[in-house]
Amino acid sequence: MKLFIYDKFWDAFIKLSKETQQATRNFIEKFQQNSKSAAIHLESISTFKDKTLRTARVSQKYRAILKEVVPDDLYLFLWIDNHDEAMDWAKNKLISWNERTQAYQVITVDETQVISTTNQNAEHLPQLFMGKYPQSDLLEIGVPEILMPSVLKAQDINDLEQLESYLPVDAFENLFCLLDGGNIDVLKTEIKEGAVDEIASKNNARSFIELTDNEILNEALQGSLHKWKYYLHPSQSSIVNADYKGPIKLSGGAGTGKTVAALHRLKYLAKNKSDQKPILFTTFTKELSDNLRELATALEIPASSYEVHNIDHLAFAMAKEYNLLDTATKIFGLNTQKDAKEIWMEVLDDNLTELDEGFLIDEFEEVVLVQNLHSKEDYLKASRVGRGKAISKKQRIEVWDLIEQFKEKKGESKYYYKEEVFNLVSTYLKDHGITKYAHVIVDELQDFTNVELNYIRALAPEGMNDLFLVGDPLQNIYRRKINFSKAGINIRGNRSKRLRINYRTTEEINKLAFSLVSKVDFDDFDGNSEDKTGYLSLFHGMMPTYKLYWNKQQELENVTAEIKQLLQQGVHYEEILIAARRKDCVNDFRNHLHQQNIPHVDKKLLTTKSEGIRLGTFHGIKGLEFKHVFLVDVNDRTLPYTPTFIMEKLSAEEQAQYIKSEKALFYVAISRAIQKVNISGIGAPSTLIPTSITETKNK
Ligand SMILES: Nc1ncnc2c1ncn2[C@@H]1O[C@H](COP(=O)(O)OP(=O)(O)OP(=O)(O)O)[C@@H](O)[C@H]1O
Repeated sequence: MKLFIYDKFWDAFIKLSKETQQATRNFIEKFQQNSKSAAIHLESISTFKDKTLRTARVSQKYRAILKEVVPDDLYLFLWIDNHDEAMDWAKNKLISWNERTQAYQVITVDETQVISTTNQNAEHLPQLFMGKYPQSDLLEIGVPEILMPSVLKAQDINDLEQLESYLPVDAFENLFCLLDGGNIDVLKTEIKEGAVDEIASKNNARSFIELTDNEILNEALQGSLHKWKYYLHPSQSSIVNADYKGPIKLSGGAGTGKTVAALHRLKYLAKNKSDQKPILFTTFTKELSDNLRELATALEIPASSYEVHNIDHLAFAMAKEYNLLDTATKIFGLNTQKDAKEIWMEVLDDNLTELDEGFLIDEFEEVVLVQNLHSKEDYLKASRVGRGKAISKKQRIEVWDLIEQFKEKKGESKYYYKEEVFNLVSTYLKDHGITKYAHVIVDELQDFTNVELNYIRALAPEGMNDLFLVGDPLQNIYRRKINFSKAGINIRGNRSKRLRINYRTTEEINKLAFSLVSKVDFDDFDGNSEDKTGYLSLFHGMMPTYKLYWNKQQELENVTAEIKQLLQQGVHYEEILIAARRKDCVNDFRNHLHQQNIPHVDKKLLTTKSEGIRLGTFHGIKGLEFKHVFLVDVNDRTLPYTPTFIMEKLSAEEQAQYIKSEKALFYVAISRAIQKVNISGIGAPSTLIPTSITETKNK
């Protein structure tokens, strides 16, 4: 007998009392020992649409719903609830095996929705799908035959959204993607990729996994169920569980499970790699690295098979290991008294030139450092794409002479750019033929620059499963420029994939977050526009709110009152975040919470175990998630945040880039929320937030 568990079963399970959860576990054990035992009370119910569904008695009040697949001796464990609610859940469900997708689909049917083709007069109306796609294609992307008439009748997004609770998840998400401009051939290919291995197919494993041990049950009983360890979206498992003759890029919007995919990739490589070298798993900050280490442990990946380092730490450790830096070395921005601009000013004092320090700083940082150039000859040949105005050969020679003087002055004080340290190590590795790693996984790639990408390339030689690069171009809040081709990394064709389904947040929050960036063009890390079609969350919840208060005090008091209410309802401190664009506003809230004796934490938000409301700036909450998010101090001056002291220094193009990164920043901030986003501020509303959710509060 085989027992498969439906992923949504756990949503019902976690709502049960501890006692009923324990009874459920005992029931499952009994069922596994003997599904035919009289104690199970397996019954078929004549009023159920699906005649293969059975109820089983878990306790006097509670019933489990199962599907019985007789010749295969297979059971699908679907739902659990009080007797009446369980019956209600099951009565209109059809659980059917889709031969095309090789997956069980959970379909809801009722007479009002399922309209027979003979009754409809639909061809006279402008439909979304009819006439645009052959029915055979719609069937191939998972639309069940029984719901085809209703799908063909859909005329707009509202009709499709009404069908959401009837359609199986895969069909709904694919139809939504089509409506959003997605390509049906791509969807068909994705479905085919996941439709291998029958019941163990990737398409089926999205929602149904076999219960082979008690691990998932124990986790659920302890209140720490991590579904991401067991159920993967087919787009996650297809990319993770495969071998590639070279680098892979995985992109996707916030909360689409990129980090989860990277962790499963680590697991796959740890299990299948043939070399002795550890796998490198790296990201930008130390805190994110610490978190990745914890998650990799939770996934039970043997610790000896990998190393987790934040990229700076690794480069500096290697520079030390190979004696590449003097002990007196100082890094700009970390421990230097002067900045690069001051040194450039000294160079310009000694020279008669029309070039200004702004141009020279950018030329050095964006051309010389990014391409790791060391000689006049290399600089004369170097690409200056993206640097705006072309310069003549004579000017290039002049620039290089000035750069040499800058490097000399900088060298006298032993000042380095951080990027130079990366370059030093990259060059050393290449010159000495050292390959530290065979496989590197990178998370939060959008925070990297090409200098770091060159370094990653130098760490692992080209080869099988060499690089797995994960990031979201839409979350590029530091205006980093990254280009794979320039780093000699080829991810064209089917080595570039994108995740679309948001597992973190509700569709209401997803829609608001996405509205900030949907019309903005983002580079896909390789010189093209990032595809943004089909981003979707498959669960629903409360609408976000935007409340405008009369003054700061009113905002402080109201936000705190709402937080107190949540705490009274049993929400834990660490599930609540207050975040703002500006640090001083975060401080105002910290002081207010302090006065109110509400514990709060504003450091190491990802890894701290301390009790307290989480507080941070929008920049500081990347990669995190919280049930309730309060985004405060949001108005026409802070979203986008465009103070004169910043804007006056920027050219028109830089201003446009800056505003784009402000939108990306707010996208990041909103998309941290799991259940509810509460936006607030004082003054005039930000025009980037829809008026439909804006409420002005009186005095
Ligand atoms: N297959 C899955 N099943 C259940 N939950 C999942 C799955 N994949 C991801 N999640 C959950 O969704 C949330 C977001 O996942 P993750 O952090 O991997 O997304 P991300 O794309 O890296 O997000 P961001 O770019 O915003 O940091 C997490 O709570 C994670 O546990």
